[in-house]
Amino acid sequence: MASDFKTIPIIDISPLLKKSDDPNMSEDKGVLEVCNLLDRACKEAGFFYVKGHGIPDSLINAVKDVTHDFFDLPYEEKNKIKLSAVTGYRGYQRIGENITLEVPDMHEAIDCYREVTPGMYGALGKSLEGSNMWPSNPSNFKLLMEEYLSLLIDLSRRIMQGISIALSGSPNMFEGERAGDPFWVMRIIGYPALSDSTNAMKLDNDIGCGAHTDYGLLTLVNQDDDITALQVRNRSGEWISAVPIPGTFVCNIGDMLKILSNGLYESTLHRVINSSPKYRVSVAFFLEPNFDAAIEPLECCIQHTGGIAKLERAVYGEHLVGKVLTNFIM
Ligand SMILES: N=C(N)NCCCC[C@H](N)C(=O)O
Ligand SMILES: O=C(O)CCC(=O)C(=O)O
Ligand SMILES: [Fe+2]
Repeated sequence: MASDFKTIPIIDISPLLKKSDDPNMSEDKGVLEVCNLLDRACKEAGFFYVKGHGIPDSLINAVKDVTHDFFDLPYEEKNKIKLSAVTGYRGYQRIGENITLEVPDMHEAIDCYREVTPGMYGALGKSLEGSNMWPSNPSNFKLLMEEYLSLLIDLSRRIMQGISIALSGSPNMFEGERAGDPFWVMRIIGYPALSDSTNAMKLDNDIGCGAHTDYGLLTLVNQDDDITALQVRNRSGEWISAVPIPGTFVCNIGDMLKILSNGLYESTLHRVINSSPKYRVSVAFFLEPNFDAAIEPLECCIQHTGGIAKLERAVYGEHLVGKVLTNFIM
């Protein structure tokens, strides 16, 4: 249950990462300190920044630079990789195409998902079947993003080891049937400046992305350094800004981890409003459970929350597909 937090904690996860491959990591003092901080942050805010994550600043910045370069291109060029039902909901969506709370979001994006081959997840996975659509311009876009993706998959799994220990489970509680073959999502997002009148598409409203929760386990956001736009709602309903801190990722809990933790951790509502005079980009990476995983409260969490399962079981793929199919009017 979220609290009346006013700030979002910053956690140096380097002691945790150092021990990722150590089967006795849960006994390490440095690891336990990180896990305590993760536990507090996940309970109080559902949001935290990570530093000491080992991803080079140069790569973090190159990813944002190439994202700016892509969104700077003319609409016709960007639309060559247009998202549709036929592409498995992968590819480019123009400003206003994504809908949140029935209002068009003032952002454009490239949506990417773990590859789904035909028949891989049966009828459930049908709508997401396909491979990602990468632009040929900028020419290094695909290579850079794929390098970034592989590092973020690895990093997020290691953070989940810390969260496992925080929940008093074994470090690899999210491997195997829960998230041993994790589905992942990446959204490469651009938010036009509020005052952007040069944009062909005049802005209908000022909401870059309406209030929502994320769907999976853990989100890592790489946001532009100089614009404050991401806002997180605390228990009193105040919106707390996730001010950019260069070299960090903003992390937050998704709906599946809320269920697994039996509500101990919250998938906190957040939204994006770019009221700056500059175009803002962010690249959000989402670590999610196995596509076909049945997610229910973990025994260790039930014990810590009064002995009764409070949250209903969900099949992750159903939850995701339900969202994807209602996010777009096509
Ligand atoms: N995969 C994730 N988390 N995407 C977040 C997008 C949130 C907006 C979406 N229209 C919604 O209403 O959920
Ligand atoms: O742009 C951001 O800072 C966050 C984006 C976000 O919340 C999402 O795509 O789920
Ligand atoms: Fe989000």
